[in-house]
Amino acid sequence: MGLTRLDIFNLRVFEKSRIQPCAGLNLIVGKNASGKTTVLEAIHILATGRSFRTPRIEPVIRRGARDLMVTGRVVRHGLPMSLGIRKGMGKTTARINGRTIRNQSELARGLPVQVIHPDSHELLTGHPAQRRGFLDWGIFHHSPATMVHWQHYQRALMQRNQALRSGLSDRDLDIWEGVMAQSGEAMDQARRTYLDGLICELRILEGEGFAEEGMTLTYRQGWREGVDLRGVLQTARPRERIMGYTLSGPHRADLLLHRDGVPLAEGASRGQQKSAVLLLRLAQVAAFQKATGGTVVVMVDDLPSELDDSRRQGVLNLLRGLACQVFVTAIDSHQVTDHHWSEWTLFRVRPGTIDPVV
Ligand SMILES: Nc1ncnc2c1ncn2[C@@H]1O[C@H](COP(=O)(O)OP(=O)(O)OP(=O)(O)O)[C@@H](O)[C@H]1O
Repeated sequence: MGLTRLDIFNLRVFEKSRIQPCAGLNLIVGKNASGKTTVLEAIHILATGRSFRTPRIEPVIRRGARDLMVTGRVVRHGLPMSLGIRKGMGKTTARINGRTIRNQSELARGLPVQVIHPDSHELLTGHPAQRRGFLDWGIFHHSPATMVHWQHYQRALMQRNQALRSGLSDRDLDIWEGVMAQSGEAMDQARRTYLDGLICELRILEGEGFAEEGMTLTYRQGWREGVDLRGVLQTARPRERIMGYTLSGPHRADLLLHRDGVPLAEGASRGQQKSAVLLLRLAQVAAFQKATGGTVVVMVDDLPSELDDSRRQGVLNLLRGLACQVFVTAIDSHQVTDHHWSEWTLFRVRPGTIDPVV
């Protein structure tokens, strides 16, 4: 089902607001600067501990307040759960069912979310880290044990970089390289397996007749193909001692996205890029639902912008077909007309308030 209640306190324009979303389409409309995106931001903070608009919390806290709080009721696999997070300057407290949790990733397991916002084209045009993050969202949810390998890898990578910079012996490097090779290759394998499943889901969604078809996804592993990572790290030592950091490994991987042999970052229009990102994210949702039997909350900020009528309708058809809980924002409800949802709720936002339209 997803989110059944959301309470927002001291988050940007909202001092205290509550909504009770439905399980289907939740359409949030309102004028510019009324607070539509802020509602999605609140859900994202509840689900991940952070905003998708800024890495800093100060601008998100309502002016004059000391901290913000978001709480929610969630139904997962038929069981009710309560989630809550309070964030102030330098201090975060998160709770699940009243119990304080140490790791915010527990929130993400309780409320998996995907958000598509006006800067989402950066998945195609931005730094490879964005595309690694895209793949690793899947690893986090599909293969949690692999995330332990990833933590080991990152710790060993940091130690190796320090050892390179401080001129420690090859024997010291051996230790960290052993850990990096073992855990890095496990991560690499998990990414490849996840990507295979994702491509299958992408082809199924493309078959629904959505405009952006024929995308190719190719994983680049971050070190020379066909060579074992340990050997690469050993060979690179002299050069990397000068550079002071590690040049190869799964932390340098990328996902290459093309259509007709042309990178989507270069050859596609903004509308095509937005559609492509939507398709990729929805393929992730489909893969998640198939693998876990759970559901994802999908948020699309300003759905109508940059999309023509047929693409808008295509996105809504795909969302409806996935049977996930959806939050969409738009200036006007006429921009998102789809009467085929069995459950849908319209919310109108005015600065500081959000109300269902009955
Ligand atoms: N820290 C803050 N404290 C109080 N109000 C804030 C704070 N940060 C932003 N705001 C206000 O919150 C509102 C932000 O709204 P938001 O960006 O969610 O609007 P929106 O409805 O999505 O707009 P648009 O349609 O233009 O994208 C603006 O009115 C802004 O002035």
